[in-house]
Amino acid sequence: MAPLIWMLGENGEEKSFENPNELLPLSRVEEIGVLYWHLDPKKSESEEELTKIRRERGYSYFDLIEICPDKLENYEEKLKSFYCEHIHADEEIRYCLEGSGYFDVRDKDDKWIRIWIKEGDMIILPAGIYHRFIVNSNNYIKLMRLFIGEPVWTAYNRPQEDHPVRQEYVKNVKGDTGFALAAH
Ligand SMILES: CSCCC(=O)C(=O)O
Ligand SMILES: [Fe+2]
Repeated sequence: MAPLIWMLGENGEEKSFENPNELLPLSRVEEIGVLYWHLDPKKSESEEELTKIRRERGYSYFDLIEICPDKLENYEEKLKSFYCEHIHADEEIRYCLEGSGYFDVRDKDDKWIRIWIKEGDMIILPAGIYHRFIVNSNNYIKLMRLFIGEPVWTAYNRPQEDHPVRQEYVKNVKGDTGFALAAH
């Protein structure tokens, strides 16, 4: 089961897809380095699968974050920073346990692609990809955040063309093999 994925408007304004023909295949984000799994947080097999992913990818750290006004301190401020286009020096790994929200990523042509993440979806954004996040109309999402070792959540807001991680990412995206090999 793949997530719903579609293009946003020219200025990245929020936009729902209007008909299923507008939906994009998962490969459109895999080619820019995004990885995706669907697990079912209510099933024990999923726990095993999560453990396997964590072991294989070295995700030793995890915590939980609930994004809603009464559970998240400085909610408005945090939402604003999540929605401000940024990169990280490391992967961003999120597993949705409840609720839903939108992860927006820039494609090769710098256009916004929206990925609608719901319960059971696990997404990995590669280091250096421009992205942002926003809750959808449910206004609630519970996420597991994973990390290799001690977590670093530092966000570098765009522009970051001189950041070495950004430069490495751009090289991978432009190369013929880079992310094609990483995707499964
Ligand atoms: C809290 S999940 C998504 C927001 C984000 O991009 C981030 O935390 O860096
Ligand atoms: Fe981020």
